[in-house]
Amino acid sequence: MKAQPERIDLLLVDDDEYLLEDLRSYFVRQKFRVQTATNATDALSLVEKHAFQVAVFDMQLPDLSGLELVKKLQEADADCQVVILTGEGSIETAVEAMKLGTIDYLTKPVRLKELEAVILRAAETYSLRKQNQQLKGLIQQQSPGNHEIVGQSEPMQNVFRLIQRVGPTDKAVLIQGESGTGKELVAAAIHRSSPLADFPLVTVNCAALPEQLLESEMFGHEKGAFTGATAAKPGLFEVADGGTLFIDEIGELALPLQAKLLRVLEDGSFRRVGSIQERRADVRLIAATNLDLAAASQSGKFREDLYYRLNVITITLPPLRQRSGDLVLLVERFAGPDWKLEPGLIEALSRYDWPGNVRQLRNAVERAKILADGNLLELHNFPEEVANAEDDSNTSDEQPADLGQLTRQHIEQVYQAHAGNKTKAAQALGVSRRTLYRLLEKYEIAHL
Ligand SMILES: Nc1ncnc2c1ncn2[C@@H]1O[C@H](COP(=O)(O)OP(=O)(O)OP(=O)(O)O)[C@@H](O)[C@H]1O
Repeated sequence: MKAQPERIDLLLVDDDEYLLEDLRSYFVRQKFRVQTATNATDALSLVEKHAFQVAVFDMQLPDLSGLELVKKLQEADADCQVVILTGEGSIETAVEAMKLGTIDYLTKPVRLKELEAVILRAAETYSLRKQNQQLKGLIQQQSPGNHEIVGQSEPMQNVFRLIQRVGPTDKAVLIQGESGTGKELVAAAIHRSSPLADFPLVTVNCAALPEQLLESEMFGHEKGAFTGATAAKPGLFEVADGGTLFIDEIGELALPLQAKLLRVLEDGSFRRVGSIQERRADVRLIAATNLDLAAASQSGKFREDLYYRLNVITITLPPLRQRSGDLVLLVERFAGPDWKLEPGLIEALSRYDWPGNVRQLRNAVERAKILADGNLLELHNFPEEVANAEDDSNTSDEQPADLGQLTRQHIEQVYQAHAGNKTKAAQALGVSRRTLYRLLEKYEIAHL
């Protein structure tokens, strides 16, 4: 990962104004974003206002000793990397400063090329530290507390049993279920109960990227493999090596990529885009889909051999409407301990079909919390289609004949209520935009 000067905010501090100007004009020519100060006080006030990746300063400033400045600078911005310049006689102090965490020191007179190399290295350290912090954040997000799967219904108890069985093996797992049923949550639970739990769970969503980008995302590419590939990049299989790769919405994977995936599953080998070099990755695969893969493999949309490889262990998540008893637990969980439920709320909510499953329920509860006056969850603060589900079942004359018709009517109502705004309608239904498109097509609902 090479640091690029145009992305580097550089602070230069020296009381020798001529030297400072030489340094400034050199680094501006090299396209760094440069600010300067001639004393420690000005330098510190710049650091308070602005995030610098690298600060270069002279150890002998008129108003503060070099060591004091290092300390103060680190208090003001712990991420900023410090490089110091010293005269011949003050190397010992420079060594002291290194102990305090400065990244490097150079003795004057400074060779500009050398200083530039040191600054670029310091900027790389800065970005690595940043990335490290992001990864730590990601790992915390994946901690068990945030991912507890709620459910006491019989079908969910079966799911829990299966997770415990398959977790400790290294076998590929296929998770099936409608959108929003918790497939990603189950993938995380399998990963946590596996021996690979200390390694990251790397996720790729096949519906999120067009085919070519997805190929490079999964398998990596070499420099120059396509327009815009300015540097080589490892794919997620390489990133996940030794751990788990979660392939979400695998039913959307294009046929050429299915062939490539089958090969990795068979012998662990693959090639980056634009490369003839065989690479190997030892990855446990968890895949999820909301499509009927068996049907897709019969109709030729999904490779049969890949389906059989993935289908060794399948966990099928039931839709929310089939999890009797779970609704109350989920509503209480999403509401939080400080909230009360209006009497009859759960009965009313269970009359609704929840086509977007737990995700839709979660969104609806969050909305009802925002609209509530006190700490009471009330039905009238739920979306219209949810609150009115009760009325539909009473109007027996107009009641649609079958579930398909009911679903169609519901989707159409929501779509129209949002004036054809697909993003908003998909949110209200708790499904992705792509799923909404599919539903509109399936039920032949005209685009508005
Ligand atoms: N049993 C559950 N207990 C608690 N939260 C749940 C449960 N199931 C789902 N959720 C929550 O519902 C939301 C959707 O879950 P998730 O993303 O795992 O569904 P999904 O099946 O992968 O959806 P999609 O098919 O659209 O990708 C998340 O916020 C998740 O935390």
